[in-house]
Amino acid sequence: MATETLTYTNGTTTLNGHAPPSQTSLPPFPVDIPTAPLLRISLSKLQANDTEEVERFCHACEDLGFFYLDLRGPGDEILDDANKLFDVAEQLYDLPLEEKQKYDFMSKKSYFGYKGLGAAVVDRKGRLDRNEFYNVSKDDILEVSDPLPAPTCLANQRDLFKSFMLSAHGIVSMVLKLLNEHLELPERTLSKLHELRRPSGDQVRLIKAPPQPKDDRQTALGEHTDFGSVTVLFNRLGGLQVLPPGKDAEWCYVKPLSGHAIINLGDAMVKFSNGLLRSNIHRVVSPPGAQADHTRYSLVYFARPNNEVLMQRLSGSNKIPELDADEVEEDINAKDWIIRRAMGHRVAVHGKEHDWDAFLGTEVKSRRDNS
Ligand SMILES: O=C(O)CCC(=O)C(=O)O
Ligand SMILES: [Fe+2]
Repeated sequence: MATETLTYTNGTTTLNGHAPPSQTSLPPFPVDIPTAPLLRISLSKLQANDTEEVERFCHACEDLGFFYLDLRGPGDEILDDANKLFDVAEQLYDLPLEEKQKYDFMSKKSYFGYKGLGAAVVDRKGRLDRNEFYNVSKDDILEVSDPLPAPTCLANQRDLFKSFMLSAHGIVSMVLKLLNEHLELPERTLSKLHELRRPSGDQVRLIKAPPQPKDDRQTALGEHTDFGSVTVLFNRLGGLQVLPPGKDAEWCYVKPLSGHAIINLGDAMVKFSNGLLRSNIHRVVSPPGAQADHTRYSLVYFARPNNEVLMQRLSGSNKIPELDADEVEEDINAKDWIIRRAMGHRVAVHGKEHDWDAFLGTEVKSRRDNS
């Protein structure tokens, strides 16, 4: 197995959101690999309500359900915080396993805290995942709920998590405002379902996927749609793949771009818009080419509806398609939806060979395969 050579220990602030010097030590994303056609959308243009940019944004939300958001300029602060959190992730994962396991709260039916390597299955065959992750609750950091126990390297960084969460939620609020207008919903409908200071499953996730042996490279994180509303993702190495819509679609890598976040929509937006907006299936595999020999860290903010919000079509818009005549939506709120999705493939809860389909979200709709 390859040795780990990444060092993001300097905690440097960055100039105009450019990558810190340590990132230059990573091999580049290979030039000869096909990549997913994500649009590059500019945060500053969206903030200025640039008509053409808003149209491109709406197209991305209906079509791929994924886009790059160029944060340089107005998003320098979150880029800076993201760089610091990549350092925190390294410190966290360097802790002894027994220490990390103290913060695995699965026995309390909580998906916050630590998930060890191989704790979930990635496919119907019962193969195990190849990553560790740690979920930090927004409600904990913003004192909406009682604090969870946390290792010192995280407990010492509450201000950094708070700053990152506030910026990420700010991006999400802008996305929701634009989609509210696009869907012609009554004013603030979506924002009222995502109030920062009310309980929700919003979380930051720090992920580590170690390099895999050359002769045994498998899926690190199984295919899924995200469970909530809007995801803000920071990647340095490749490995993320999306499955574009349509019957004959093939998995494509998403190439990380410095100074950009990858934004994608989750199940809630599909439910609210009855499929007008799209939540794309994605997964994580070994990074391509020479990048495969490096440890892959990634950083995510998952925004989710407030706990009591129903995962159903919203009323009040003429643009959102009607339900089918005989269709009855499941009566489930966001809290229970997230728990079902987050715990669904955990080996300790449901075993290795469980009913995969019982824990799906909006994957079938995401395929847009009408054949
Ligand atoms: O690590 C990544 O690039 C994506 C992670 C992801 O899809 C998730 O945690 O839901
Ligand atoms: Fe995801």
